[in-house]
Amino acid sequence: MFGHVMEDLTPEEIAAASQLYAPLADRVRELVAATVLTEVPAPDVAKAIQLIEEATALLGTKAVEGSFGVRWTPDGKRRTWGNAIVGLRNPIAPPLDIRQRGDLTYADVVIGPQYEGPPTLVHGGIIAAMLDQVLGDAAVNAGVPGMTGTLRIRYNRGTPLGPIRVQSAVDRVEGVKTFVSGQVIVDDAVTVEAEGIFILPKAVRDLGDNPPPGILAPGD
Ligand SMILES: CCCCCCCC(=O)SCCNC(=O)CCNC(=O)[C@H](O)C(C)(C)COP(=O)(O)OP(=O)(O)OC[C@H]1O[C@@H](n2cnc3c(N)ncnc32)[C@H](O)[C@@H]1OP(=O)(O)O
Repeated sequence: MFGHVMEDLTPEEIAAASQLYAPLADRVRELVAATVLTEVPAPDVAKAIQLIEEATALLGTKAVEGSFGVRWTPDGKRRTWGNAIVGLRNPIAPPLDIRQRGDLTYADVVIGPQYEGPPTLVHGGIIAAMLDQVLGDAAVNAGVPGMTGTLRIRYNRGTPLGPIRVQSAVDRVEGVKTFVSGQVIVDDAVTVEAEGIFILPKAVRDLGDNPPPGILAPGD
């Protein structure tokens, strides 16, 4: 399917790529936070711009066009390393390390200053994006995956920057629709609640009873 790429890589090659690119994304994530907060003098800012331009040019000498997509290996393992919320190679991603315990899908993450909306609080759109991903992963983990059809969010109170939990669980399944609810939790208090409807798209349904495994699954 469009955006899905098969790569003939061994587990060792994937591990090596992970060790190579995860620190790159980490450093750029730190750079973004430093860019928001720095108060160094103008010449130092100019110097930083020059260094960043050099790094960007270096990385751009060889790069894929468009987006990273979903990369598959012949053993059925896949990587969504470009994903905006969980992507290992994406410095925009907080990133969320999404886990599963029983019926609960959750991620514990520290939200940095680059995600600020109201002063000292997490931007509501960032919260929505994280909930979208974690609710979607709950549908995947329950074996009833889908794309987000509807996502309703209720912001009960501000969510402070810093450590938060984003969690979700499947409520029920009706045909091709999976109903999922979730919360953002800070210090044992729910700051945000969400309800989502995740729909197995017609294009996937048309593939029959045996679509490619994990086609809508979250990435590693
Ligand atoms: C890697 C994945 C991890 C997931 C985390 C990330 C989640 C995302 O960010 S996904 C990106 C954001 N979402 C999108 O881009 C989705 C865009 N929308 C679409 O592709 C389609 O509208 C889609 C797939 C939602 C539904 O299309 P399609 O499969 O053709 O639906 P259709 O056959 O008309 O309807 C199927 C059922 O769903 C219902 N339905 C259709 N659209 C919606 C909707 N938006 N909301 C609620 N219900 C809907 C229909 O009423 C119908 O219900 P019933 O079976 O009871 O009659």
